[in-house]
Amino acid sequence: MSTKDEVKPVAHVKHFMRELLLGRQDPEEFFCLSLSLLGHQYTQEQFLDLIEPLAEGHEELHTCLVTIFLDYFTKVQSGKGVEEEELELALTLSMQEMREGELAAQGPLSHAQRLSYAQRAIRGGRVAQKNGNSHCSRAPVPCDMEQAQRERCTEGLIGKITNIQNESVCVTGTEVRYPSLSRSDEDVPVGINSSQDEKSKRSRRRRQRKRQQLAMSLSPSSPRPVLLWFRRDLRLNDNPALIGSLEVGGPVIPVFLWCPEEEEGPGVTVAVGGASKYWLHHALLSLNHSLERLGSHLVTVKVETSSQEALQRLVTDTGAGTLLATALYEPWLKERDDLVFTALQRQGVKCQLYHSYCLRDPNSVSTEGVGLRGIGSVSHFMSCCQQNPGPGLGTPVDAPLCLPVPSAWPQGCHLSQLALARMPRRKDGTVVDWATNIRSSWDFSEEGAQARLQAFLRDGIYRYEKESCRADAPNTSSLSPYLHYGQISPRSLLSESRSARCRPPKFQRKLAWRDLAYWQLTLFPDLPWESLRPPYKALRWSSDRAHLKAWQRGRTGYPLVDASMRQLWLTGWMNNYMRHVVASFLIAYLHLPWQEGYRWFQDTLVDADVAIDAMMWQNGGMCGLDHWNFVMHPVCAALTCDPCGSFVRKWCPELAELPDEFIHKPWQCPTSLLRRAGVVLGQNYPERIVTDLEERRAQSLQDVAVVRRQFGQYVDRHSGCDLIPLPDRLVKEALGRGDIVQSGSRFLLPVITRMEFKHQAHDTDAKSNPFDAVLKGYVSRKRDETIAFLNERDFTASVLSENAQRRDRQERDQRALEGLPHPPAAHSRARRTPSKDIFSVVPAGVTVRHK
Ligand SMILES: Cc1cc2nc3c(=O)[nH]c(=O)nc-3n(C[C@H](O)[C@H](O)[C@H](O)COP(=O)(O)OP(=O)(O)OC[C@H]3O[C@@H](n4cnc5c(N)ncnc54)[C@H](O)[C@@H]3O)c2cc1C
Repeated sequence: MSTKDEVKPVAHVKHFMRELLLGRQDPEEFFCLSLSLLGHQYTQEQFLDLIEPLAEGHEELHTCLVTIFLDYFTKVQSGKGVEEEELELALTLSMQEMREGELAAQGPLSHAQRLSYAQRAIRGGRVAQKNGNSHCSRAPVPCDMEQAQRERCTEGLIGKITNIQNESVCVTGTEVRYPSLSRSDEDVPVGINSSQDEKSKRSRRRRQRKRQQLAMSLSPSSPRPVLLWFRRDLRLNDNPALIGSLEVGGPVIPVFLWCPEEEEGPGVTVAVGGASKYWLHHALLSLNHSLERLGSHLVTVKVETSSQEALQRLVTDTGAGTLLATALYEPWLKERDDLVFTALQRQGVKCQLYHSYCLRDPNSVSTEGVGLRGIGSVSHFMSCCQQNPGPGLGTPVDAPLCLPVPSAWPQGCHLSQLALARMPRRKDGTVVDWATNIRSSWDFSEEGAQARLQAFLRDGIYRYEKESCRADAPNTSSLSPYLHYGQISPRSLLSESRSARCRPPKFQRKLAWRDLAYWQLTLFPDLPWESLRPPYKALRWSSDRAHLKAWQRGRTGYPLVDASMRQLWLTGWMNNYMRHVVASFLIAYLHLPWQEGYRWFQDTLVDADVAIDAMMWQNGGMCGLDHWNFVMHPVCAALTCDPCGSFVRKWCPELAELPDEFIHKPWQCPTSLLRRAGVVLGQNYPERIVTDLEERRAQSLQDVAVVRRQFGQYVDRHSGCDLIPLPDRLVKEALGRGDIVQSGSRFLLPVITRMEFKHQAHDTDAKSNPFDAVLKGYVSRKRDETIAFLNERDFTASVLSENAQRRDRQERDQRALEGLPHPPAAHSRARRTPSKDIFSVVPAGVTVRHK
């Protein structure tokens, strides 16, 4: 290296030395970096001088670095096996200690004196190496090996070698031969501290990997590095992009770019809200630890201008020839990715996207052969997937054992600089740590996801089919935040659940719901902010901020709603049934717009997911593709999901002493009982913010009737179904099939519509509502089962009914054609809605005239 060439790498090494002193790097990493930057020979000659300043004031660090240095140059070079190296290192150190022991008699050794032994040893080695004497490149071995051995064992000098203490070590002059060094992991002699042994094995494996990687990075024929762009696939297991990066063959540079503006898209999605950001911070931290175990690390970059520019800079800095990532499906992120990939490809970089975020790439789902009837329901979506199968899921792949690292790492920033977990400060400077409970409720790591999955497979999955609605028992998987950040792949989740002892079709269907949400978002990019059904955009909503705040903070006076909202605030999560309860309450009883609920969920859920959240709130807000054909009553629902009130007692402790009978309706509790339970309504627990639920519901129905009348062109006159404008992609698939009709320049599609709305459209003056959507809760076991069944059906009830009716019709027509008598009436299972439902058939098409 010429002096000019030396300056830059040495400056880098000094920079990394500062990082080391700040504790941001460990000594082994620092050594590896120095080796990569300075090259082999220069490191061998200058490293000890470079770290000399640490000898004063940072003795331990200095000793550690010298040990690593010795370890590398005296042992790896001689081409020995790792265990052999460990033992030799141990011997060298024990020799050093012995000498120190000898010298101790002459007075205590200074730090510099202690190190000088090691330095002399290595320098001696270097001279010997130059002379071509490879044996001498190792530090001299003490003559009295037995004594050294004894000292090691009695003083426990180096835990790593305790597992060979019972084996014979044969010493011949300066040569040491070892008996069977290729132990299997199970081969640990009795009486040995296994955790210490495990630790030593782990560190040994880590070092071995680092050395392999170093060797790789030093090879002049190394291929160009691969940039592995982590986004929402923060895992090592079953990560096709990661496996793909290994297949390329070059060193892999894992990067994470943070650009909130790009994540946010059009500016109203709250794509990564507070709780979700907090989760992301920890997920990245944990991914970095996992990568470190592979000898690599995550380069985090705070994007100043655009991801495209940041990646182009990374390519220039590292000479990377390939960029790999897992595909994301939010339309604005896909657009960003397309731009990035085009720009990099122009720069000569190979780019590839892998599909593992969903079970099915939503852009590949087609309605071909299925049609559009029932669109929005999971059954319709599954039919589309079955009819038009994708490339096949394949089997999950394990995490790799090591990652090849580059010879030089690009500059990243510290994770904290992304400000993902920054907490607000009070005026007095103290921190408002709103995440205490979130921290104690979750293990944010990939291992945490695996642990949850295993716990669910052991236990919850057996109750999932019938009791996933229970708020008072952990019967669901709670894997949503891990799925959102890709800490577990849906493919491995599906595969694990399939191998469970009980068959959980309902659980597997949930993964289809997840894919359905992403399909909907690709079809309707406005999903997170604009109602899909045009008339509902004009719906009269309340603007009562006090009601909204009460709902957000869990102070509505309805214990089930409050307990759920408090659980959400404190832990960042609530189960699916409760999400339905609080959504119904916001929309049907408080008349607040669904977008408020969506935004609050996005900010407070750790699993906040633009696609799923928007789809569910649109459905709950009566304007999505699939109308919820039910409304949850805040008291009746409790009889199903929290019959004994334990959920409410946990999250609303001020009500804990109320008897079961009144726990969900304290306003009906006699004053004496309230007093005894220490509850003062309006003081330590709020009064109800709305009291006449029936009246509020009737008003909501009325408001819907008004807009449906006002925008009659979007209501099918025959069936009463809502009509929505069809996205271009679906138009192409549907043209010529009669699913849709052209109206002016537009195509309108009839969609699943709530029974009571259809009834209203037909019978505008009707006072009665035979299709009342309010769900009544049930207490008895039998009724619980019925409601679980109905809940399952609610989402798809009308679609299933349509399918059944269509089949019946076809069969009848067929028999008529063949001159056969009518088939006997089918004995179907009881439904909540009357069987004579004239509104349940979604018509094949309708013509709407535009004025
Ligand atoms: C108003 C509302 C808003 C919602 N917002 C979100 C959200 O932002 N993020 C989110 O992940 N889920 C959302 N859901 C769906 C569902 O409530 C959660 O996925 C579920 O409660 C997570 O718990 P779990 O992992 O124990 O689910 P499980 O019942 O164990 O299901 C396993 C997985 O399937 C998926 N899943 C389950 N239910 C649905 C569903 N209805 N739609 C799509 N995917 C589903 C999730 O990824 C879930 O982790 C919302 C539901 C409602 C009613």
